[in-house]
Amino acid sequence: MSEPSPSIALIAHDQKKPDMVVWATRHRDVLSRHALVATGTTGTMLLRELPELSISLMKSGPLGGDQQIGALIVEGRISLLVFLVDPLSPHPHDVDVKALTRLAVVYNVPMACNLATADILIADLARN
Ligand SMILES: O=C(CO)COP(=O)(O)O
Repeated sequence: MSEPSPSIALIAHDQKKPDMVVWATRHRDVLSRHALVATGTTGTMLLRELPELSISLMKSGPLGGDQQIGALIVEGRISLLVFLVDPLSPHPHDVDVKALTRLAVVYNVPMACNLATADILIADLARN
């Protein structure tokens, strides 16, 4: 049986969720051609605005969703991580956030933590 093709992971901290919705709307054509995975609240918000997207929902970040996406990275099932982080607010699950970004580095997964980088990576994906 063949492995499922890798997914794009989408995550945004609360203050960045509006940015994520605007970004995903701008790139909906590219995103609609890929399997997507998101943490619970981010994904639910995206599906409300962009119901045509195919998004697998994990748990909410503070309840383990970041760790679930980290596990997908370890299994080679994430091809791109867009994680719009809010560096100005405290997060109770900061250790999970750090673990996730660390795994993206360990496994050499392209990772965007702000909109400027997310635009560059999605443009590259659209070209290839
Ligand atoms: O907390 C998050 C990332 O650390 C995001 O989780 P939610 O999408 O469930 O808000």
